[in-house]
Amino acid sequence: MTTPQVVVHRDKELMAQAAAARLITKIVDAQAARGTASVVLTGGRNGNGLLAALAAAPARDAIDWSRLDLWWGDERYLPADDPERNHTQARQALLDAVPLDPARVHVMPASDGPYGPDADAAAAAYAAELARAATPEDHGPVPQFDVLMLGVGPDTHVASLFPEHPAARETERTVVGVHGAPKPPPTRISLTMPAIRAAREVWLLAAGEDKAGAVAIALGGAGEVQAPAAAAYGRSRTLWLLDRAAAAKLPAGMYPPALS
Ligand SMILES: O=C(O)[C@H](O)[C@@H](O)[C@H](O)[C@H](O)COP(=O)(O)O
Repeated sequence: MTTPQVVVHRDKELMAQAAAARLITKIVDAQAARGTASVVLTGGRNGNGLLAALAAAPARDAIDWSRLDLWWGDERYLPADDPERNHTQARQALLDAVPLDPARVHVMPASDGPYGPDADAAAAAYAAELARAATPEDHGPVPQFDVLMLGVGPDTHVASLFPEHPAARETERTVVGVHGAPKPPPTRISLTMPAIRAAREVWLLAAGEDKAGAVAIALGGAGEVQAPAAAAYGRSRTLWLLDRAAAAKLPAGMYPPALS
């Protein structure tokens, strides 16, 4: 388990821009070292805000987009072209603007795809795709992602792992179907904590005063099932990227003065 590192930025726009710059550097370094990089995207306002900031970043094309594997931490189980799909929103924010290798963009199945309404079968198929991508050096059933990003819900959920929900308790499978999610839509697909914790680095994104309570709970020692964000950590780094509003309820001295 890696001790969470907290970085606080002035506001959500600057947090998104700084996180995007951080991601560019991380991807470029991975590609320089290993010839490839893998990143897990998250849905939601903060996740898509980061992608939009990355699309606008001057150094954006320092990334070799053809050698980048993109995965999703979760997906709303809707038809493929539904505007509420995390994939649809990521395409609009960034993906359609950069020359990715389509074979390396690993989209989670849609409800109008081969598995129809069976989100559990769709989840199993994505787990199999992850397993095929894992190498012996990964030492597990999913690749050791360079960066896995997670938005944080006001109830401390990450991906589609909600407090006290069965999916938040999963310890064996790497991807599960989620039913009855409190955040619409109710049916989703999500990586589980074992898959999340395979990542080299886990970055949690939270901006806005509506996240201040969740941030304080998750960083204040809450239980892993009661506050899934508290359970999300990377093998070598766990980084919380906040704005001042989301950090407002953290104990004084828990992080350096907010970066301007
Ligand atoms: O499918 C989803 O809804 C997201 O993956 C979800 O985990 C999101 O990241 C959080 O709910 C935070 O969302 P906001 O950044 O919009 O608050």
